[in-house]
Amino acid sequence: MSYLEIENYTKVIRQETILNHLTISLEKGKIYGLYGRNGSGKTMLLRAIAGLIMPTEGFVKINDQIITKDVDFAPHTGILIEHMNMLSYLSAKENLEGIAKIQKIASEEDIIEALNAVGLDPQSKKRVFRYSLGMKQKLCLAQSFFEHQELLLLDEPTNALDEESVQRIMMLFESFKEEGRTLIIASHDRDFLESICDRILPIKKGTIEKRH
Ligand SMILES: Nc1ncnc2c1ncn2[C@@H]1O[C@H](COP(=O)(O)OP(=O)(O)OP(=O)(O)O)[C@@H](O)[C@H]1O
Repeated sequence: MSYLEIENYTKVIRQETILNHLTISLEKGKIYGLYGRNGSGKTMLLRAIAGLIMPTEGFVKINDQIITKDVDFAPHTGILIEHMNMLSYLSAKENLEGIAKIQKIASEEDIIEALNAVGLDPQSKKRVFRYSLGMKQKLCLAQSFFEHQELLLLDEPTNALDEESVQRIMMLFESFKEEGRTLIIASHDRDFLESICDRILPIKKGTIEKRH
């Protein structure tokens, strides 16, 4: 049995087929790259896996549980999507502390470790509204994994990051894989995907091309 199965997943919004009879099986502990043109369905597929949208047809199954049916959302899953909002009048650490209060999974050490891992200073009092684009991206990225999430759905994780930060993130993702976590990364950066992914999934017009 695969860790994550997507079976005949179709999403139609206002007569437009966004995801088109998409079927694929993914293994645990691997890094997958979603690669495709603007509007090909990468973000929508990540949303489907997370359980943020309902299928028109088909399903996503993780560990034998059907998402949006057996469980509302993908369990133990971290998400990085565009336009995520952090509380701008708080520091990075205060933001993660606020999120940590909901599930009570992450300790203070986990928060500090995650911020260090992405290259942010955990002790900085700087409020998020004073952050650069890249710093905000790092905070959103830290948010996606600091609670030991098993599955990471990452939309353009290297957006706004400088070369050194990209290298750091690559090493971080490798370490996640060694821990047995599964990563699905949507990116336009083919070189990045090729250097880090076990498998690249080319997506075109809402479906994954079979050859791979
Ligand atoms: N909220 C929405 N309502 C209706 N259609 C949408 C919505 N969001 C996206 N779409 C459509 O779904 C299709 C896939 O969009 P998606 O955002 O998944 O593409 P993408 O591959 O992530 O693109 P990009 O590389 O530009 O980020 C596009 O045709 C888009 O217009």
